[in-house]
Amino acid sequence: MTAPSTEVLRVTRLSAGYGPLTVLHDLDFTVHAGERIGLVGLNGHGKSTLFRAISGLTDWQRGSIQLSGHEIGGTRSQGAGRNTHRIVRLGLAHMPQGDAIFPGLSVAQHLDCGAYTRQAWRERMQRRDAVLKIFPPLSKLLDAPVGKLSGGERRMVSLARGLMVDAVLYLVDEPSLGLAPKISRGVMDALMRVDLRGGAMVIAEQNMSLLEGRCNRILGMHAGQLKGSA
Ligand SMILES: Nc1ncnc2c1ncn2[C@@H]1O[C@H](COP(=O)(O)OP(=O)(O)OP(=O)(O)O)[C@@H](O)[C@H]1O
Repeated sequence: MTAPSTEVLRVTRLSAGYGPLTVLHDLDFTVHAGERIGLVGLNGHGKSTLFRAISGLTDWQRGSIQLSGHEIGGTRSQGAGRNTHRIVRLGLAHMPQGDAIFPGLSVAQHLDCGAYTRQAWRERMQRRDAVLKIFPPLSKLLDAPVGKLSGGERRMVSLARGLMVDAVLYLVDEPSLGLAPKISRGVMDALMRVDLRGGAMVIAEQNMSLLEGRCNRILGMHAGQLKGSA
């Protein structure tokens, strides 16, 4: 697979952490349009923190993060979440680790929640049809409260909600976490069906075998630094 050359994300000398803890150390990372990148690493080495720094959700960060050419990092502490809504409007979709669902809301309501930008809200019915093609089992569950679904179905809801916007960059944090191997493979195959339309996807995983053969590149995260050609 050849990687196209348009840059979706350019991270330069990024350090980030929580209070006195520095998790990411001077990290460089570039993502091109059309790429699916796998990020592997053991627990606690900083995969989620990289995603949170891109989303503006770490306590502090230093260095540059450019999303489609817009600077979203800055050089000083921004305060967790202060700019996240702006970053989302610039085209970021972050599917966090754990499902972050609302047990009493239905599948359809979760999908509507994901249509966060004005354009996505206007197009939410078409977007819903598109995500239901990616996750067909959800079609029959639209009115079901998400708290009653199986673990695999909840994961599909959580990912489908993230796909309700036409993002330039999808960050997917451990989609297989807590799922049986067969269901994990199904979820990963579904993510491969997402039409990136000039955007890109980064998938953090502990299970390397789920990324192999599915991603254009696989990078290793170790002690807050990326190994491989970042
Ligand atoms: N909100 C937080 N406050 C303080 N420390 C945190 C916070 N979130 C993560 N950490 C710490 O940052 C380090 C990196 O955690 P991170 O979640 O980024 O790792 P990870 O590679 O994604 O692993 P995991 O699969 O467990 O999420 C760990 O030492 C963790 O304890």
